[in-house]
Amino acid sequence: MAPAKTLSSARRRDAARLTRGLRGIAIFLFVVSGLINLLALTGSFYMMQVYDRALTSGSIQTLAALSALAIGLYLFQGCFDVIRSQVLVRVGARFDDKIAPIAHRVTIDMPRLGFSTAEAMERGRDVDTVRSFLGGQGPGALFDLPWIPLYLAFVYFLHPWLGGLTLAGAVVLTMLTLISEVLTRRINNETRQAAIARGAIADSNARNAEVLKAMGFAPRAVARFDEVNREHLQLQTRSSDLGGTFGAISRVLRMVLQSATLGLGAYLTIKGELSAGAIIAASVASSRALAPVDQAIANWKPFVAARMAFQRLRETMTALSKAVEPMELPAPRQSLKIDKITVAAPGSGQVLLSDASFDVQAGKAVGIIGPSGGGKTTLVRAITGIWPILRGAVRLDGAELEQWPEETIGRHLGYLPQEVALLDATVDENISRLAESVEPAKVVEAATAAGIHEMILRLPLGYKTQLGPQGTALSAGQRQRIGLARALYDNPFLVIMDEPNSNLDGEGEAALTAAIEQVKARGGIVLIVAHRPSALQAVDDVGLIQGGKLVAFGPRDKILAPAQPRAAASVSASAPAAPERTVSMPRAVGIGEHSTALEVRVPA
Ligand SMILES: Nc1ncnc2c1ncn2[C@@H]1O[C@H](COP(=O)(O)OP(=O)(O)OP(=O)(O)O)[C@@H](O)[C@H]1O
Repeated sequence: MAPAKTLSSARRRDAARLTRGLRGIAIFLFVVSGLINLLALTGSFYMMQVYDRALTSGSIQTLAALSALAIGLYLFQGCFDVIRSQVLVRVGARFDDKIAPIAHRVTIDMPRLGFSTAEAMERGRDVDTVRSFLGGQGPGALFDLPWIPLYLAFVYFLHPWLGGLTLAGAVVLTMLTLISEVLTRRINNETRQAAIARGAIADSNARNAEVLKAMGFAPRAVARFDEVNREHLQLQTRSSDLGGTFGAISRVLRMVLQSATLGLGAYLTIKGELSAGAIIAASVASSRALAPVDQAIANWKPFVAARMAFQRLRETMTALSKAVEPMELPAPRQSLKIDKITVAAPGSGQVLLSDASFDVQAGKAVGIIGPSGGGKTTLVRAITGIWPILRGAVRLDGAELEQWPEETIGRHLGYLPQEVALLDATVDENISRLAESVEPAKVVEAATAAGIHEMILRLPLGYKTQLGPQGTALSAGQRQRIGLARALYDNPFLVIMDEPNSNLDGEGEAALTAAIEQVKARGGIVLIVAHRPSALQAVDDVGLIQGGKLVAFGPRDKILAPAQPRAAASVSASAPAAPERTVSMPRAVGIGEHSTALEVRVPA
């Protein structure tokens, strides 16, 4: 296992990828914002000069020159504004381009690690949240905030009292922002959780569409969705109410301050301490000084959402951190060793399989049997690396699975899951596991080995037929056989099948047995979970998993026996020479001609 320190530095390194290259851009944007804010003083200067110079002198020429100058400066300000917003949009796009694939990789992994699909999808949207915030009004306001002192200094320079008034306004508005932050943080979090719950129900309803229709409980499913949707809506409304209230308060405050500045300015002018032009200039500058705070409050909700998304992305970036990248190893060719493995469910941490050990040599096939819920799929998930192993190790030719780079070990493994879902892609892309350049010969070889080459040729576009979402364009048996071809693609050393014959007809089962024989003949290993004995014809050894334990493992004929009359079984169980107990296997559903009940002799 990697030392904790190395892993934590790998995590820091991976998290730093989120902000890599952004520092220079942030400095550039800070400087551009400074220029925008400096140029935004144009209005104030213009007012002051018009009132105090052009009007008092009555010179049209002065007015024209001042106006031309102001227009020029406004144009510059506009240009810098465009540059700033375009840079921000591009920063967002670059961020998305760089981070989205990594976030998507984690999103793929989340459901197998115990998170709901809805939560995984939500996390996948974090990149969108950050990108759309960067493309909006919020970041501009944040970059303007540090330049508020520029306006304060300007107003202070006109008259200290006016400076003091504007400063007081800025302090009040900042406090409002902080209060809004405290009040909205919890509610925003709750709103997000409610959105995840709503997404989970929507997802589950969509996946169960056929059952809902057939048994007519779609209205109840909709009612259940409606309930969580309302909860989400209530929280959304409360959160928007809060945002709207603070927004309104800040806008009113700004107007009050603007009038107060005018009033104070007028008072100071009457007292002879300020020119008429300076009143207008101070009013414009103080309102401009407070605009970023006002904008920040208006954009607080997206800002908080983006900040939370960014924090989650930090976790996301480090979720798959590895202290060291594994070195390439030679392809395995000798053995599979299951070395005292204990496996727990990733979500709950509940131990589902403990202390299982067995060895398989190249050229052999092993059948795994046992009652429902015993832990067979758990064993398969551990061997394929889908679930992490709590204790013990799975070794191929002596090396633990983690000692191979992920893609390399994937090439040596063929896996046919219990529920075959195919990708929304063509048949050849599915069989070749989305290979960058599909090698037709290998695809046909795998399809032939799975006995479905002819069936594929009969599809509308043959190997180029699009399978639609989750391969729903095919029957369950066809999906299972394409899944088998995918597992056999490129002759992997270890082929693992979880109930591969649950949807197969007689011809499919014969193809399956032939495929197992083929893997054995080329020196590979097959591990097959089965309820039906017909799938075990070609296996050499059998393991029985029951109650989360491997209770028996040995040669097929020793472990497995055809159903005996009850009397015979009880004789065998009570024979004193070789004490054994007899476990009845559950009868498979929809058994065809191959069906026989199984009894397994377990050493007591
Ligand atoms: N994702 C999961 N989280 C928590 N517990 C799980 C999870 N998947 C399965 N289990 C539990 O683990 C135990 C073993 O399940 P497993 O799927 O390994 O059984 P199995 O032997 O393959 O059964 P079957 O023959 O019905 O497929 C069961 O009690 C089940 O409830």
